[in-house]
Amino acid sequence: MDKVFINQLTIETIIGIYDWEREIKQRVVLDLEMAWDNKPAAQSENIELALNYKAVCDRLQDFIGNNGFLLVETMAEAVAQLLMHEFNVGWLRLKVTKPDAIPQAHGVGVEIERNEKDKLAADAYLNTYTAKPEVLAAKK
Ligand SMILES: Nc1nc2c(c(=O)[nH]1)N=C([C@H](O)[C@@H](O)CO)CN2
Repeated sequence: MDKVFINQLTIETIIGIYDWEREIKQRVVLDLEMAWDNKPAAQSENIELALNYKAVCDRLQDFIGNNGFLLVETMAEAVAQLLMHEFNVGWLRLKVTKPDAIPQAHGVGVEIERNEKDKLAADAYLNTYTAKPEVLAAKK
């Protein structure tokens, strides 16, 4: 299986369950593997046929940077759903690390694998994981 990967994508955002975590931005680091047939792009040199990792990074920076998840589990699921819905990714493995959350640890977080069977219906995806107006307002 071919893949496109992104290592150590680092984004600052509000994340966490404690009051103090709602007041500051923290780093989250994403390691991402996405199944993609790379042959069509290789044969044509056409970026439109590739899974454009720059486009994925830009979209995740915007989505995560302007959201305010409580749990890393929720963030990971939301990112997985976004990639399946917006980039047509059929399988992915995602690790979300909070490097600064536990002083005694290099990092803590979750790793998930998702595929077509896990994809939510479009309306459920939009209702569940689009940033809520109050979250967006709190960033201003
Ligand atoms: N499984 C999880 N455990 C914890 C989370 C989490 O998102 N998933 N979050 C916290 C706090 O926000 C922590 O990062 C701050 O120290 C604790 N446990």
